Amino acid sequence: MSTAWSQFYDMYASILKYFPGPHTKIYDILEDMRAYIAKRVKKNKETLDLNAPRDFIDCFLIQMEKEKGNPSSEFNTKNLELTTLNLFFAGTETVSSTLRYGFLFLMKHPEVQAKMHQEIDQVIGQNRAPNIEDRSQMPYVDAVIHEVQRVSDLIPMNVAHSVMRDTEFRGYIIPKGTEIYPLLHTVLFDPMKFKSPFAFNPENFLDENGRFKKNDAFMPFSSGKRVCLGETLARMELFLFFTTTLQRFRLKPLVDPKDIDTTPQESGFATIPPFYKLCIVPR
Ligand code: HEM
Repeated sequence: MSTAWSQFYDMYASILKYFPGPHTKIYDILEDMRAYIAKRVKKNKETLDLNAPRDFIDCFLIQMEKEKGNPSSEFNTKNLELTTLNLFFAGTETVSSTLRYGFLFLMKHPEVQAKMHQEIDQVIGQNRAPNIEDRSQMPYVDAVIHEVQRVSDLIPMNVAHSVMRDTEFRGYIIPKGTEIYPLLHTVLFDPMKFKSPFAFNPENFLDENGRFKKNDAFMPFSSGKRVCLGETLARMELFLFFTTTLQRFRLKPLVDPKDIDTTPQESGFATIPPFYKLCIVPR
């Protein structure tokens, strides 16, 4: 989805969809995923207990049951399959790519990794698993994770939106219905908002006393009404994955840290980190 070819297709889909080529593959992949979800929905239906929902699919099925007399209800099987697919899609690659980028930055900056180890040892220690309440006591780890997300720049152009009415913006009229891309990249790298916008530097999120410093320009999840639905979940996952991994392990590169190249493998719809090898050494 992030290759130059996909972006080209995205721009000219109305014509290119009539031609054969690699761009048609994504529809086959999505159809396979939808078929997998349809199977799962069927299994949930067969074992559903209205009084004990087990997951999102069960909750949706229960709502479908409640609204079954309403012909205009949005709670139907098609929407169940597509919403589950959407959550699956939006919730997996995003967090895993951020983790992959994060591990790479930590190998390139061993001094940052060492400070994270130190804070984890002080606050959590080695005798219990990290939990989300620890985050408020760990400004350095929190700052590193923010910096990983800022520099990873996962969805640089955001997803397409469209204006719902004629809109004036900086002296230009954008007519109703125009597709717009509210760029996140320029905000995340804004030199007016970050002291080292183009470097990987957790100090971007720390004050002079080492306390976590919020920054309004931190918006990898976008903002406004359509802000990422999974923001809280993603932030919890990132904290728990990073701390749990670093509590037990040291990430060691196979090359000299200064030779690590962090240039993305692709940068289109999403920023895809380069492939790399690492050693995970028990501490
Ligand atoms: C590092 C992790 C993630 C990043 C950087 C991220 C980023 C984004 C961005 C930029 C958008 C577009 C917002 C807009 O339209 O302005 C979005 C939308 C969305 N995200 Fe995430 N996301 C992440 C993780 C997740 C997770 C874990 C889930 C769910 C389990 C999720 C579910 C969604 C959904 C459902 C939408 C569409 C919301 C809507 O249109 O109302 N995301 N995300």
